[in-house]
Amino acid sequence: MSGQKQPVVGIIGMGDMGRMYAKRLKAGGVDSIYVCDKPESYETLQKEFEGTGIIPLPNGHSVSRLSDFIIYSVEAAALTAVVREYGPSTKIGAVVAGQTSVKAPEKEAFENYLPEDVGITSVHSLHGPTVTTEGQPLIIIHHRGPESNIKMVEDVFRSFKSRYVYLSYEEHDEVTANTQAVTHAAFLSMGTAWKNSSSYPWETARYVSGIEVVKVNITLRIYSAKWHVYAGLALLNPSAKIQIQQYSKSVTELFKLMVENKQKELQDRVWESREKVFGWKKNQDPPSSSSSSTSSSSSSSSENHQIRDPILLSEKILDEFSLGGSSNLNSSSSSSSPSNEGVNVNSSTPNSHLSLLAMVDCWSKLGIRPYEHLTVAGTPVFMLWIGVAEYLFRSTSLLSSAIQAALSDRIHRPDDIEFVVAARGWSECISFGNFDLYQKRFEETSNFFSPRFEEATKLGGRMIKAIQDMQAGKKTNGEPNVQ
Ligand SMILES: NC(=O)C1=CN([C@@H]2O[C@H](COP(=O)(O)OP(=O)(O)OC[C@H]3O[C@@H](n4cnc5c(N)ncnc54)[C@H](OP(=O)(O)O)[C@@H]3O)[C@@H](O)[C@H]2O)C=CC1
Ligand SMILES: O=C(O)C(=O)Cc1ccc(O)cc1
Repeated sequence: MSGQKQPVVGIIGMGDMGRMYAKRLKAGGVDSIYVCDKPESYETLQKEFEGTGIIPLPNGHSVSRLSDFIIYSVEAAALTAVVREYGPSTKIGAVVAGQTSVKAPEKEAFENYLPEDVGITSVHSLHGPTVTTEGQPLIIIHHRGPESNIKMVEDVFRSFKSRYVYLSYEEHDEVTANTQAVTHAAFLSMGTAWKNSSSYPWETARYVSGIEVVKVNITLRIYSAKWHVYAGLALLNPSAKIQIQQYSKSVTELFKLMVENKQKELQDRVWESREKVFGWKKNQDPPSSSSSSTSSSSSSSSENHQIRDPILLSEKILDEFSLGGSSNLNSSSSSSSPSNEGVNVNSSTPNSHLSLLAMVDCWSKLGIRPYEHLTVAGTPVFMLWIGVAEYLFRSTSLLSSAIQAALSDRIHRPDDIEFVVAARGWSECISFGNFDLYQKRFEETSNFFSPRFEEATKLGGRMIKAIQDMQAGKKTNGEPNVQ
């Protein structure tokens, strides 16, 4: 950012994301950064940032008065009140952004409470605070003001080396409902199902291998994070309820076909969803080489068009990140891996993978094109979730054995029941739009898993990096990309 006159950057909300932004922007060459949190945190911030060149101020009024580019980085549910309070103090001609994960309330608050002479060019980094910014999507939403403001925002974030994605406010919420909100619903449900079975998946004398590793690590990663981030993007996004309801409907309907032993209906439905989402014909394995592009169609396979290379997760790489510990790593590898949501099972028995059958069914029913979304605005979590779905659906033999297990296996049935109940519970909770209920559900499960958070977040970070490097065709040294 050297050479030209730099904009003064202001950050309101010094939580995980605000701090990450302040530190990275400073390291990336932004000269003047003013920050604040709630007034009661002023002194602590002053001590913490002494000598760093990041300047804490008492409140959002001071930050807004002095800064040319102001980023609100507060809880989604608090944003309206915070903008109502500080927005009127915004410097004439400044540009305002929000880091908020859901944009409908942000748009309304900015339109209602920012002075007319203030531009709105918002942002959203599609990753958590501990993941590297490099190569990750950074959504830029230019909503109001001169076009030159876009260049100013791009320049401010240049050092992040993120991939800029340009969307409108509405496009943002639609794409993140399809990617983040519904994906989180699946992982939240897995966690609740495990908790209600009083079972730690890595402790049940079984080999947590292959795609189960992703399920366990990402579930723990989500439950170790702040509940309000997930609550905000699910409860306040107008599109998210529909997606999450469809997911729970897909889970329930597939489960009913399983218990009614309706073999043909279940098979037809699963194979149809495979063709619609991935474009692969029934009984045909796609070519195994990574150069084969994955197709996606929202209506029929004849409309398929090439989207991007498949993810091609390998059991080998995933097994390196098993939370089970080396003592568990001696079973046979698993096209017949252990339970999906399940507990107390023998590693060699195939299971229904109900969470994944339902995910692909949900994408199919809603006409969601996961690979397209991934290309535009995928998060690391979404990439892994597509990766495991692709892994199961790619192989006709794996998918057939999952369908067979869904119909005939009784060992995993209790786990599947827990999963159905959990998915319905999360969907209902989100449809009520009640933050307190969400927090209670989230914290009950997160308390259950908390003893393993430290290990799981490190392992999950390394797993995400290894798979992203694999995707980028880079060789990984196994070091985490977490700071
Ligand atoms: N964490 C993530 O993975 C990501 C989060 N986001 C979004 O970024 C935003 C921030 O998230 P995150 O940093 O994780 O959350 P945090 O809870 O860590 O940070 C929010 C901060 O804002 C502070 N705050 C609340 N009210 C005010 C106020 N009136 N004035 C100044 N500061 C205030 C909070 O204080 P207090 O704690 O006292 O309430 C807290 O320190 C959210 O909207 C989230 O959706 C976006 C991408 C990723
Ligand atoms: O990748 C995910 O889905 C995450 O869970 C991390 C995350 C959370 C909130 C965001 O707004 C962006 C990324």
